[in-house]
Amino acid sequence: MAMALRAASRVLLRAGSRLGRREAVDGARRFANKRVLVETEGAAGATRIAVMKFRNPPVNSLSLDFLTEFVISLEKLENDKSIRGVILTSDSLKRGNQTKVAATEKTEEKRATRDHGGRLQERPGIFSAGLDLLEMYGRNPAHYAEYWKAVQELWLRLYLSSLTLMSAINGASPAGGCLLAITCDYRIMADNPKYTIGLNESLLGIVAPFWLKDNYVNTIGHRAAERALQLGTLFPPAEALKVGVVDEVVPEDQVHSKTLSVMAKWLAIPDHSRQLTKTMMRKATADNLIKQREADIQNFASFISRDSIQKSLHMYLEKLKHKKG
Ligand SMILES: CCCCCC/C=C\CC(=O)SCCNC(=O)CCNC(=O)[C@H](O)C(C)(C)COP(=O)(O)OP(=O)(O)OC[C@H]1O[C@@H](n2cnc3c(N)ncnc32)[C@H](O)[C@@H]1OP(=O)(O)O
Repeated sequence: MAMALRAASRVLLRAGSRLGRREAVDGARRFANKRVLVETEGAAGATRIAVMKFRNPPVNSLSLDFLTEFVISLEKLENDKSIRGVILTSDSLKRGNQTKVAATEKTEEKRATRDHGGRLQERPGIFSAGLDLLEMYGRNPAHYAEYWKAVQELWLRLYLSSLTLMSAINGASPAGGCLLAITCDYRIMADNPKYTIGLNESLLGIVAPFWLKDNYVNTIGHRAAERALQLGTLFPPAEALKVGVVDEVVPEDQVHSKTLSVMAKWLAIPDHSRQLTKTMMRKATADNLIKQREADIQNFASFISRDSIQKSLHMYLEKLKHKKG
């Protein structure tokens, strides 16, 4: 198992050096794959933190390519001993006077709606729309197995990361988007009622895997998770805070600065004691998946291949397509 993980890491790292490119920008360093931009802050030799920005338009769905690039980026950061904290956030379109970094013109058009006067209005931000439905619909069992292995890998690496992870949730965060957030040590969400977060799988006719359920239970408690999972609840910020899916809600333009200041407090704790504590809290949950990874993959591939599940996904995709006026 350990050997397999090391071999997989080597393959990912080799792919990473092919895919990635490094640039120096105003003293800060950054590297980017196509779908993940990583910027590091802090002087050389000192503790630095990294900001991982998702840029997989139009909705930052967790496609196989995105998952691969994400894991490569995270691995690079884990291997960089000067990095102690990482912030996960979206690089997608923002409103107001913030910049549009990732979008092509076509995507910008897609990410906008027209108001009654025909003017383009930007639509709410998206942290991540979750697993890519097109990876789970209309493919073959081998593809489902490959995809699920990548999903498991991402979750395990995030959940067990020795880094201090924080999410700056600057948009909608359903299902797999919520997964990204709840693997983090701390979550800060923008106070915008249009943004919701939660595990809504039951609304799609699918079921969250046991390890994601466990992660949710560990975050919000058994009773709240039981109710929210059955109902597929997507919580607006105030409710997400109340139930504990997020730790703080702040005005949208303060999400980044607030996350940086909370990160500074966490980084004041000695790494070894914080890391050992994190492992103590999380190891049993992660081990539960590690000891039955292959069975979980087979279970996913056969579940998602069922005609009834494919039909549910088809209906959901059609609903998404036709919701636009
Ligand atoms: C054993 C079984 C285990 C199951 C595993 C369970 C674990 C996790 C499950 C998941 O993560 S499933 C994905 C759940 N995600 C959602 O339900 C979100 C669906 N999307 C939305 O609600 C909205 O798109 C949005 C994120 C709120 C954004 O809304 P907006 O109006 O800005 O954009 P749209 O017009 O709806 O979408 C644009 C474009 O993107 C396509 N799309 C949206 N979400 C996904 C997705 N998750 N995967 C793939 N594609 C997605 C959408 O269909 C549109 O496509 P076009 O019509 O423009 O082609």
